[in-house]
Amino acid sequence: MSKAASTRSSPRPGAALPPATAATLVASLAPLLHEWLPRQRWFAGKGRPITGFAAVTATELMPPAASGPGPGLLHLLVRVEQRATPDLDAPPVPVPPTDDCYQLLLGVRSTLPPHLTAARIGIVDTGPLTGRVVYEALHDPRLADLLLERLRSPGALGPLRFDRAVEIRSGLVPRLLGGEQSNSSVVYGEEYILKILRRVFPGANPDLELPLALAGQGCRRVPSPVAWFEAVGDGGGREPLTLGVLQPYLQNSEDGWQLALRTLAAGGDFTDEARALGRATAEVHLALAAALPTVSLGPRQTAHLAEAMSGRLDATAQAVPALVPYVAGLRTTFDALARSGSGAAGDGSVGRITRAQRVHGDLHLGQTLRTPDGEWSLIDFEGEPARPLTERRRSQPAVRDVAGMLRSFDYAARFHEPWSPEWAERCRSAYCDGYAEGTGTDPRENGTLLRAYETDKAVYEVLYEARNRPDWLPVPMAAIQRLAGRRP
Ligand SMILES: Nc1ncnc2c1ncn2[C@@H]1O[C@H](COP(=O)(O)OP(=O)(O)O)[C@@H](O)[C@H]1O
Ligand SMILES: O=P(O)(O)O[C@H]1O[C@H](CO)[C@@H](O[C@H]2O[C@H](CO)[C@@H](O)[C@H](O)[C@H]2O)[C@H](O)[C@H]1O
Repeated sequence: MSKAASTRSSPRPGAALPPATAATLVASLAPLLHEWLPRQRWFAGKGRPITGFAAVTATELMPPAASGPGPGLLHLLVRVEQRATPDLDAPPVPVPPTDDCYQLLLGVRSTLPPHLTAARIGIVDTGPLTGRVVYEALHDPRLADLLLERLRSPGALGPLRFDRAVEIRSGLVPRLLGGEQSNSSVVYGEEYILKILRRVFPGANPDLELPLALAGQGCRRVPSPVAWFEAVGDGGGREPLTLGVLQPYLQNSEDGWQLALRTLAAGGDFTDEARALGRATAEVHLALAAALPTVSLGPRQTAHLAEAMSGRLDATAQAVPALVPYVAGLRTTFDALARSGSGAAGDGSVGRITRAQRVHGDLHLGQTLRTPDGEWSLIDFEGEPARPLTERRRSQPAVRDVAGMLRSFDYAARFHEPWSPEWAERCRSAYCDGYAEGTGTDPRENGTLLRAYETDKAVYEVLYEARNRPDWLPVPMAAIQRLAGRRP
């Protein structure tokens, strides 16, 4: 018998807790969450004071044992209220107040066995769980297995709804991934990977919506969802919140970022891979355009697009002063885009009508996986995490993803010592060639749009790095200088 099978707990009927009980429970956990939450890699509100917690839903996936060592599994959706960063300690970037909703999976035990010490959150000292120890449930193989068991049997449990596309094997040993993630992922028996979304929003999450649509088109460039779960009804308001997606795990694959850095370090050529990535992106774009509505962008919409980019530039320059000297130079690119729809850009894009469709939205080398047989897959269709869900789900020119990948080759070349701009240029060119082979349209033909998206992405990266990895800020800043017409 496998280890997981021997420790597996078949799901007992759990239950949603009534709102008053959920509120008491979350209030009793608040002191522990206050300390623990900001330390989590996936917590998006780092550096801003937490002013309160509010229970959205609380569900016992497994009720804690009244006595004895058996663990309980609590599923919580919690609203985390945070103040704006006060101006005085604002650096690097001021952020307005928020009340984001987070998904928590908590284990509850009387005592914590030594192998779970690292997962400990703390001992509850008030309310219904007084004296119990709560911990991060995904570290506990027994509880991670219970979650898979829930996904194996579709149906509702209080506000939670579990669905699956195919039969799922049981008894697979779970392993929590430890990398730098915006969410949390558990690999089951090297066969499946479950992504638990942490900051959750009402409305279809593109990380489920797009892979499902691609699966419907028979597109094999994206792992097809095997099962998923959502919060519905009172818990999620009128629109469901996507909470987790189970996919096939691509064993022994390597992500494009690691492979590119490894190749650079060895002085190797990456153009064949870049071309193959271009073709893979093209396949995904064609399938998305076939599966979901597309729209045309005429002069007015193109001008709006340029205006939005310009607005993001201004907002970012306010937040990151290092950008200010480049604003005028960068703006010329957005102005050219605004004129291009009416044929006044001077680049041959006379009165161009651009097709817009659903796209990946945050495509970079780290979102690509190469399997041992040399095939590329794209993952993580959530879009840019900082943008609102409605914006992420909008139809957009496919060239946006192309621009994202072009930026990524630039990042890889900058990351490597000595800096190798020629390496980046060769990859960028090969990627566009591959994309043109796959779609029949060369993204470089609409140079104004491509440059505008590359500029918009570099501006986004300036904000992203200022907030998350200030040491990396020079990487997008070097691109900003180039795109603003000033050589670094
Ligand atoms: N289907 C898959 N097969 C193999 N590894 C995967 C798969 N999906 C994701 N991963 C791994 O998990 C990591 C995190 O996944 P990702 O969807 O990017 O999560 P996040 O949004 O939290 O960053 C990826 O960088 C990759 O290494
Ligand atoms: O992977 P996520 O969806 O969390 O995307 C965010 O983080 C990315 C970094 O992990 C960030 O990407 C930037 O850095 C990459 C190298 O680490 C580089 O390849 C990308 O081109 C660059 O944009 C991404 O922007 C952000 O949304």
